[in-house]
Amino acid sequence: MITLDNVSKTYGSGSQAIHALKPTNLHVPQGAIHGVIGLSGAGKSTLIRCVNLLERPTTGRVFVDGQELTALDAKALNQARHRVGMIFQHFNLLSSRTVFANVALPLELMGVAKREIRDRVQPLLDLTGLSDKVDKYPAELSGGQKQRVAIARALASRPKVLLCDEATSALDPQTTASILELLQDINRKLGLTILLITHEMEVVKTICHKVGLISAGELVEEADVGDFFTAPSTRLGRDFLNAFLELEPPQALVDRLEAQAGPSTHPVVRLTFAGDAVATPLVSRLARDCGVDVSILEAKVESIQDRTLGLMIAELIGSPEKTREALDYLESHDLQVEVLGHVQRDA
Ligand SMILES: Nc1ncnc2c1ncn2[C@@H]1O[C@H](COP(=O)(O)OP(=O)(O)OP(=O)(O)O)[C@@H](O)[C@H]1O
Repeated sequence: MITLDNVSKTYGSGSQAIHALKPTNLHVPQGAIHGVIGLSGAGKSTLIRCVNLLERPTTGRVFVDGQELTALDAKALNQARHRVGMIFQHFNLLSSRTVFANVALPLELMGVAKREIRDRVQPLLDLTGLSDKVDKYPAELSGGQKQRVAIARALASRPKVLLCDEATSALDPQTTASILELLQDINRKLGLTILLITHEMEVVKTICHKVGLISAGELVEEADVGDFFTAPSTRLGRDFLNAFLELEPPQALVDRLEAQAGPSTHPVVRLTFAGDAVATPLVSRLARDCGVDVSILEAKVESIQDRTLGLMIAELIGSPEKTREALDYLESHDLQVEVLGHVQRDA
């Protein structure tokens, strides 16, 4: 439904050039909810704004619903944009217009007759839970209600695609959850394809099917959400995951960690396990099969959509040979094993 073929964006030129988006390929199939996550300045907004040509790409081609937007003249592009709705972090509503009139605006601009506008706007207000706010002005609404108006407005032209530019970043967690639920509802009911950018793992976890990770203008990783949350393949992906899961070793332990193993040190490991490994009694197996004691420093279990993810930070206590054997054992059992460092054991 959305295809970016070698799309890049450079702002400025010469020594001032900023390569905000390096040549990028992306495909979002019909009906998918696709997230792009990245740190501030990574190029997320540039990428999503290239999809509807709010930013004209420096190179490459953009296709939406089989039509190449980058090949259209201004008039045809204007028409094609009706099939691409967009919502923003700060809602971008017109303060002088009521809820109804905000939602009606794109239809007025398209020249739709007044009666048809009424017939089309009311169901959108029902769908977005705004039936009792028809005559209110944006200033009288909460942030979540404003975003609902923006969503209804984006849907007015019956788009095939909805672009969400940090749509929940200005909202509190509870309101975020209700807006994500609405987006999911729209995706299911209308079969709308959604491309969203965010810096929040929670958003990706809650509604996305697939996610891309962008860093310095480059999509460095792309995966199904379940895979990304259980086995990210890049260092940055692991950093995002660990920050989200808040599974960092306690500072007192970090202060004691040594990079190299010594004659009387023990490895401290971060274990991430999914699938069958979650149900395996690992700690007792390590003790029984490898002769290594496990001191658990932190542990938690998370549900990621239909998957379960187990996490643990633990010290493996035993001779160097035994702890090596234990690490091999863990690695052969479909676990992500990261040695964080080594600690001296007192006595
Ligand atoms: N209009 C512009 N002119 C010049 N440079 C720009 C412009 N827009 C963005 N940039 C630069 O391009 C890079 C990517 O910016 P972009 O806004 O796409 O990142 P982002 O991931 O969306 O960041 P944030 O989450 O902070 O909004 C940054 O270095 C930014 O300063």
